[in-house]
Amino acid sequence: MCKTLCHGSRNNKMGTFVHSTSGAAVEILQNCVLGVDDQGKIAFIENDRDEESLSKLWGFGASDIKQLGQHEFLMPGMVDTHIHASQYSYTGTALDLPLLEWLNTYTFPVEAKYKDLEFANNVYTKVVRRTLKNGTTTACYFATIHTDASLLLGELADKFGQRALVGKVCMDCNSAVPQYKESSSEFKPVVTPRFAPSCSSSLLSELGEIANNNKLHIQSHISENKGEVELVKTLFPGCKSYTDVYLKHKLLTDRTVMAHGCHLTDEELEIFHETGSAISHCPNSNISICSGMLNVRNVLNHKVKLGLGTDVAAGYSPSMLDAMRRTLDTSKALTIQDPQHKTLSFEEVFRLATLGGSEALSLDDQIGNFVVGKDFDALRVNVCVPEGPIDLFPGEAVFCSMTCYTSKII
Ligand SMILES: O=c1[nH]c(=O)c2nc[nH]c2[nH]1
Ligand SMILES: [Zn+2]
Repeated sequence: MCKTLCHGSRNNKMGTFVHSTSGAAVEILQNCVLGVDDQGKIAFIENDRDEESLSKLWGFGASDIKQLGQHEFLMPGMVDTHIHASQYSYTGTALDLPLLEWLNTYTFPVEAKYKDLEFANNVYTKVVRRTLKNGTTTACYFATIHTDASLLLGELADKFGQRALVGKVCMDCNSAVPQYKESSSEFKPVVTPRFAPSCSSSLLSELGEIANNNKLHIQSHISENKGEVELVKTLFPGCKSYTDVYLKHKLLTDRTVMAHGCHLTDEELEIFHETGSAISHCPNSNISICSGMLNVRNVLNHKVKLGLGTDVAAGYSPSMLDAMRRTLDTSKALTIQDPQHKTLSFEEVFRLATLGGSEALSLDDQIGNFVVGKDFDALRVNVCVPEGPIDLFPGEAVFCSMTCYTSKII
């Protein structure tokens, strides 16, 4: 029954799997053997059993076995819960304006180019390949308002082997680049309202209806910067808060992921908890365009689901490892401001990049950690490659620190 088997080198018998569980931010399984069935699902994880009895029990032969090297381990693929594939072409540039000006000046003119499928094909191919190279096996993408190009992004992710949620952006208000918007008769039922300021109330209602009738995922932005929060107050005067805008339009469900949330109040976080909606924390973007600093500890204390996002291109890196590092930096900056703040640990951040992301996208029944029945979705990490980015020292335990081994993925 088993097609593949991963475990340690035959000599030292050390197969190591690093993952998170509901009880442990990081669990390190050593001397383990993991079997994968013909459907690509994890069939078993066994500890310290001899190869012969396992092969009899599970029906695999010697040629089915993949040996991990002495300095290798497996970890779950990382989940990018928020990335704009369409903005990849200008990553690392144009970070000198705050959100609303940034959108009008840089973002909308570039996104308008995706009516050209050749342009779309070039950028989308690159972003899928680059994120995969960085260890993102699951990505929740924003595309643009163009249906053909959005479908193409889905096809490319499939072709290169990345699990992708692709949202065709919906927006019917745009005074800055008037040709880059749609009228409500044109759009298809893909539930990605860009954010409240670029959607009319009737568009939001229609999208809420579509999402609920078809049990679809929903993604958008919320409370990223203070100017945006003020703008939403003036645009939706009948709503108590930014969160209330989405709640009133039935866009907060247990399949919703909202990016940023830097300026959400405790009251709003309670609504997130009650509705089962998730937040995508995008720390690189939040600092790059000076939006704010999300207090992840407070979000977790409210028992709100949370994953990490690169938010390319307001975030200048497509790497989830970068998102993990920036998450720690922001948490430490909050501790500098308030010594009572409980800084996130690197183990907690590892969890957010893997299992947390899968929960935020409601995919935790399929991915996020090594559990029998889930998809085998893993990164094979070698901490000792020739000319690699770090140095090992004699006698050093390979798994001495998470910061050490995650830095090998780049
Ligand atoms: O970081 C962001 N990037 C975007 O493209 C966007 N659109 C609305 N709000 C946004 N925030
Ligand atoms: Zn975004």
